[in-house]
Amino acid sequence: METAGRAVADSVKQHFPTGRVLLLAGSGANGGDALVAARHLLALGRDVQMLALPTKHPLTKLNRRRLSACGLKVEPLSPATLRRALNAADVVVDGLLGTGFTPPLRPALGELIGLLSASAVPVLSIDLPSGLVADSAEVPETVVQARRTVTLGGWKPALLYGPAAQAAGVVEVVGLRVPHDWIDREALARRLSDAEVASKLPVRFADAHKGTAGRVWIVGGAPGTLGAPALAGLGALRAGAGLVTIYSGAEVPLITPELMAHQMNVLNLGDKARPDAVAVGMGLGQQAEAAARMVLGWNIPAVVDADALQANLAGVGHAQVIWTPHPGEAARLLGVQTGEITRDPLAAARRLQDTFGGVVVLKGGPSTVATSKQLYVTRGGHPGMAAAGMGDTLSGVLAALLGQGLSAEDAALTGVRLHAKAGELAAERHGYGLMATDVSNELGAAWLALRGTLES
Ligand SMILES: NC(=O)C1=CN([C@@H]2O[C@H](COP(=O)(O)OP(=O)(O)OC[C@H]3O[C@@H](n4cnc5c(N)ncnc54)[C@H](O)[C@@H]3O)[C@@H](O)[C@H]2O)[C@@H](O)CC1
Repeated sequence: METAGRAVADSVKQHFPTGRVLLLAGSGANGGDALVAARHLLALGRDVQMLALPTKHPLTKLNRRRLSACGLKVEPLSPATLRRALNAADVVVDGLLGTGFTPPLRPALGELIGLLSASAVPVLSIDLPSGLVADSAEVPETVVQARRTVTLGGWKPALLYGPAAQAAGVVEVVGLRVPHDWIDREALARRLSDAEVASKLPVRFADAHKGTAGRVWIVGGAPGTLGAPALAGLGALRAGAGLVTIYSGAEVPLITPELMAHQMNVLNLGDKARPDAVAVGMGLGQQAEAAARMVLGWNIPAVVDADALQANLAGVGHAQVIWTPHPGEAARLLGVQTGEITRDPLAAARRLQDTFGGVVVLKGGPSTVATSKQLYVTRGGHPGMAAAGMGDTLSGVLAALLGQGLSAEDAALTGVRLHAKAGELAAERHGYGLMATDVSNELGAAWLALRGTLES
């Protein structure tokens, strides 16, 4: 609590350096953090006002006494005192509710949060904006809209996913000086640093030739959706595949001459010599399930995407398969509503992996990766990537990495980050209206940028 409160005070000092600080303490340990922060802000010579709810929490009580001993009067928190205090405040520290909140919100607290939301004074929330449920991406009706959030010990799902994350503003993570192995044991998911991702990227040796750099097949496309396999093919080339061949039931547009494309009945592909990796499903339409079943039977590294993501394929895959649903496809696979997926993407990714095996990439901002042993929340990306063809590009990237010898887990972790980084770079270059081809064309620069983190 002392570390947490001091970190909150440091953040106020840095980001709200002048003016009166109004701190609000609820009755739990979140409130205790606010009381500690008030004491440190007082020591920094700041103008501080403290409003607090009654508490029975021993540490929170102790810190209330400590603050009083420093000469600051702790005033009762009520709608009337809050209204008055907001008029004189330059920043509010929200220590009303943290991870101990269980909905539904009691009306008395709802009224306080409502007043805070209606005020124009910027809010810094402790641990998570009051009203958010730590493990849920759902945004409740009554929630504090924070300018910044100082979160303690590590990211909470609510700060990462969907609309809930938008209530948190800029998030700062503060370590709590607890042993790393305890965090690893307790954490729901891991987030790899860019350097950790970069260390897994494939590297070509001087004697490489196109046959050793990964032969990748893209099985997709039907009349009306022929761009999908073309985009996947481009993504695969830009992610370093040596040879990329598209097999499609109709004529695929040649978006780059380095791609080879064949029109054929894709269900006859079993007669050909196998590639190093295959991506199946992008724009493939009705044949997708049968094609995926055939591909999974070859027992080679594979990406199953888009139309091939069918519930009937549960139990048909193997360890070297990456399944890449977006929330709508994930809902179809699990037979639930999309809201159930977006509310708790970590739980959804776990369920998908338990059902389909291999590695699951549940796409979104951020994407979640599930292996049999571990959940990962990935980093980066750009809202501009919410556009047609981005998923096709990712499938190509993943197939290319599988084709270069990465395990399904490493291909998923590196591929998703590479794709996200390329999206960030494309957004810097193009600003608005990002297209999947823009992202593909930044994959090389993204690779270099990620590798660069290893040298620094
Ligand atoms: N666990 C740890 O190791 C640490 C926790 N810390 C803080 O402790 C917080 C968690 O503390 P607590 O478990 O005491 O919980 P909180 O302080 O988040 O909330 C508990 C209080 O909220 C009230 N409450 C719960 N549900 C409510 C509802 N539906 N409507 C109205 N009121 C409701 C409860 O009556 C209780 O008084 C974290 O968010 C963080 O700020 C920090 O002090 C750092 C260390």
